Amino acid sequence: MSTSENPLVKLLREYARPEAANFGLGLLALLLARIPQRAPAFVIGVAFDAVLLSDRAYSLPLVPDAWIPAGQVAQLWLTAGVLAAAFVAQNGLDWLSSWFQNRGNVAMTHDLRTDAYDAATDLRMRYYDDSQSGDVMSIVHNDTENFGGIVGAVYSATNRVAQVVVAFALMALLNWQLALVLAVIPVFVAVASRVYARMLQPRHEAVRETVGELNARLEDSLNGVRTVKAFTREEFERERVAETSKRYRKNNWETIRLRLGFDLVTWMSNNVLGKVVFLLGGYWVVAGPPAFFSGTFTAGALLTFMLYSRGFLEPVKDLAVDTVDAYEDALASSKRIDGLLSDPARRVGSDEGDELTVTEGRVEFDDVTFAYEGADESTVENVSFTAEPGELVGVVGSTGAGKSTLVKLLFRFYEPDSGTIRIDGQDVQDVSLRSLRRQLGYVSQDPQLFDGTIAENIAYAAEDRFDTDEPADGIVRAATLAGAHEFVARLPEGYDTAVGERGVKLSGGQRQRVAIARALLREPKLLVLDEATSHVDNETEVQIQRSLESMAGERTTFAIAHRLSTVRDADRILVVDDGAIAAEGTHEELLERDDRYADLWKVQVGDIDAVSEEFVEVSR
Ligand SMILES: Nc1ncnc2c1ncn2[C@@H]1O[C@H](COP(=O)(O)OP(=O)(O)OP(=O)(O)O)[C@@H](O)[C@H]1O
Repeated sequence: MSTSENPLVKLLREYARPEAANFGLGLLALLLARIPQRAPAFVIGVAFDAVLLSDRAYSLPLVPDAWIPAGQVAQLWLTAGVLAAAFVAQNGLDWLSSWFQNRGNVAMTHDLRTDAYDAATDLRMRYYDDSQSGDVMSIVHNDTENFGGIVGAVYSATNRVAQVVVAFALMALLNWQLALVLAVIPVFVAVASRVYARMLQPRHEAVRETVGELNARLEDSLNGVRTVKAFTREEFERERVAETSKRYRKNNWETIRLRLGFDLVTWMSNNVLGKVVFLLGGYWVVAGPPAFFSGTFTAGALLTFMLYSRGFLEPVKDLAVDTVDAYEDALASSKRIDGLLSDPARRVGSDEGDELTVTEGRVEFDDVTFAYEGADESTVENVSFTAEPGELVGVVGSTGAGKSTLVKLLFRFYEPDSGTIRIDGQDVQDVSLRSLRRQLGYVSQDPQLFDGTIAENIAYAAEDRFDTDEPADGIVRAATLAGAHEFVARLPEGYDTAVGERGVKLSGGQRQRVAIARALLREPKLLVLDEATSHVDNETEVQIQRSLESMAGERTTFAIAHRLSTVRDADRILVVDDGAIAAEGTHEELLERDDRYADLWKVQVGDIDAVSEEFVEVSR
């Protein structure tokens, strides 16, 4: 596999680079710390031979012999001093290394998290049609955090490799023949860990996937907690969560079990070989070189050798188990993050394209056809109409006829399969998304409010931040036009009232009015109201309509409505049927034609007997 295909390497190249100084200094301190770390074993060996056994002279590398005191007690003091200095130096350097490593790591993870969030908001609507937002959330949060784990793993791996190399070199200096015997271990472990890594990879991927599933399940269930309670389905939801959690538990346990199994294999092989080396070395000290070995070996040198062998075997085992595990874990997360960052559903950038300039507000649909992905039939079929500047255009039709889809195409939430949508003669496909959406005001069927105050929610539409402590004129004006000012003013905290998550502390009608105010704040050139007044009472609706009419001529407005009275006074009404425009005209013109619109009207004014047989048949 080439490195460019490895998502972990790819992400590290991009996100670790800006933190290179921190990571580099951290690694340097880490490597330097390995020098004093090896000193104690050496000094103890020298002291053992020189002070306790009086076998050789007390001598330390880099320390002139003249500095070595003569008496045994003084030499013991020197040993203790060297040990203390080495301890301070090693721990100080390790502390510094940890400081730089963590500093770089939190910055790197932050950059990746914000980019992943950017990518998530950049994805086209169709991505969210097929994915659960909880799973995307898990990539943005859990996987980026998990990816950060690779830094710790690289550090420990470097530390371990350094320990292994240094320990091996020192052992070889003491007794190269015995060191060669120990070298069997890394070779064996390297081969075994390749097998282990291959077995581990699918397990880590399964764990990351189930973390996403669990997150999605929890989000769905907690978001719908009111429905859960209304239907007393707590038990059912608990079981669904437990079911997903069980899958996570199973995958997690399988990964841990594999790791523990491999841990055992390396631990046993290390231990057995460690004992063999001790026996060989012991025999050598006592009875001279065994078998094909040659040379002399002292008890103190054996002691140092055995101490080094610990610093050799332990890191080899950790490299094989912990480092491989951490690598596979981070790799599984990298795949998910990279998948999100380079998803084909990502937009090419919302600033690309010409700037849309709306001078009059004429909207033309020219033979537009569109089908949702995977759908057999088109939801919008050969739709052509023109909304003249400043017109109020009513869009009516039965449920599922395709009314909302029409306006979603205008916003480019989806791209038409054929045909053209033009605003003042400019094809919306050619203009930048940002400039398009900046000029459009949108109130959806189920408008989303955010946790915060009413003022903050209305000001959400503003590019420049309003000082929401003191509701600005613009906010109050928009709220008044939307018929919201009156109820807001009656609230004890007025515009500073917190609306709760998704606006739950407001009634449906209040939420809609705040959402309309938010859309009006921007003074959009085109306004789309998708069932925006469905939850308000007739009186308030009339009030909102009057406000909108008073602005008529300033902006072209589309109003999708089930309640025909909402669009009765519209300049133009489009009757949508099965994705096509079945009729177009004013209320009076459509009534005169006495077809589908006339039947819908009769139903709504309660003149059921006058409804045509055909309408009753179709409605069945
Ligand atoms: N994201 C989607 N993915 C796939 N199909 C969709 C999606 N959104 C809507 N549809 C389908 O497209 C059709 C038209 O939906 P649309 O929301 O445009 O209807 P509508 O006329 O606005 O209905 P209503 O009056 O009930 O809001 C429906 O059959 C619906 O199932």
